[in-house]
Amino acid sequence: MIRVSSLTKQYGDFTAVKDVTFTCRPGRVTGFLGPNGAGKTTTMRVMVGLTPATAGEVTIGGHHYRDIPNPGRHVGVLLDASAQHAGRTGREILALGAKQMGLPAGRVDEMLDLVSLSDTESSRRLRNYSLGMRQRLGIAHALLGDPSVLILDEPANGLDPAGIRWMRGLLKDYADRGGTVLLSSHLLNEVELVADEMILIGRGQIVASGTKQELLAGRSGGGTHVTALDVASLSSALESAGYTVSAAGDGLRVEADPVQVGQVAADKQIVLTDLRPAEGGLENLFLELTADTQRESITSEGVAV
Ligand SMILES: Nc1ncnc2c1ncn2[C@@H]1O[C@H](COP(=O)(O)OP(=O)(O)OP(=O)(O)O)[C@@H](O)[C@H]1O
Repeated sequence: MIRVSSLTKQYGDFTAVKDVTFTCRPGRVTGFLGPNGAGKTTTMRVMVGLTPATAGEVTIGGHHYRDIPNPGRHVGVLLDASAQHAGRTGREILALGAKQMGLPAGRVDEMLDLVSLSDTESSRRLRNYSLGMRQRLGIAHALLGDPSVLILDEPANGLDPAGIRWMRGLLKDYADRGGTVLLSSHLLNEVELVADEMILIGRGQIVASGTKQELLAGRSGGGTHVTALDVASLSSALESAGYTVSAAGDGLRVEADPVQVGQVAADKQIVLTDLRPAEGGLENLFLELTADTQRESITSEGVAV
């Protein structure tokens, strides 16, 4: 369990994090989302004792990070995948970590295997690693001590789509086995599929938190995407029922809930081939909640650069 209590961090006159409170529970993946400069990295740095808090505190399993003996055995951390010595090979970096934590040398091969770094790759120096390879090595390093808590800052950065999917599976499995995961991102779609809970931060302050369902609950106007064998009949049935309908791809976008759309289709015995909340509900929420912290202006259609 990670507990962040009324955390504030100031750099001179500038408040990077202001009165932030949240918890990350075992068995759950918590996504920490916010635009560039929102305060995610600062919060995580305080968590692991790299930056002192101005006020408030963070505990992990009830302890301050600095008081945890052999912390790598309890808390796996990936803050900056390039922070390791650039002249060392990937294997050397893991071997050093294993030694520091008092782990058997065999653990290094297990971790290299887990993150799919080949023998050739693990023998290269870090300075010659691609960004994605650095991230894989960073994840291996975080998992080395078999910790029960993972704190990962933008771990998907630089991973290709297959790598992102792989990481999602890894984090889900880890949480299913009882682990606590906090992962940050400035990209909603990177965390949306893996996070059980989401904390949204903008300009150093929490602007919303909860499960995806909780965040979207009570939000009207999300709309529905629907397709049917007979789209034309469905369109006129929905319009007759008083709903606003527009063409969207091979189906329709309807200003109504999926249940209302499904009901009209059922009444008219129209066969549906797809029925779901229109995409962008959560993305729009994210953009709206952090609108005053975005560098680009937001329109109802999304981001206008
Ligand atoms: N050492 C520092 N001195 C002064 N300001 C700092 C320092 N570290 C961070 N900041 C500022 O604090 C704010 C929050 O930065 P932080 O790195 O925590 O954001 P972030 O949410 O991780 O952003 P990103 O998604 O771009 O990584 C930024 O305005 C940043 O410039």
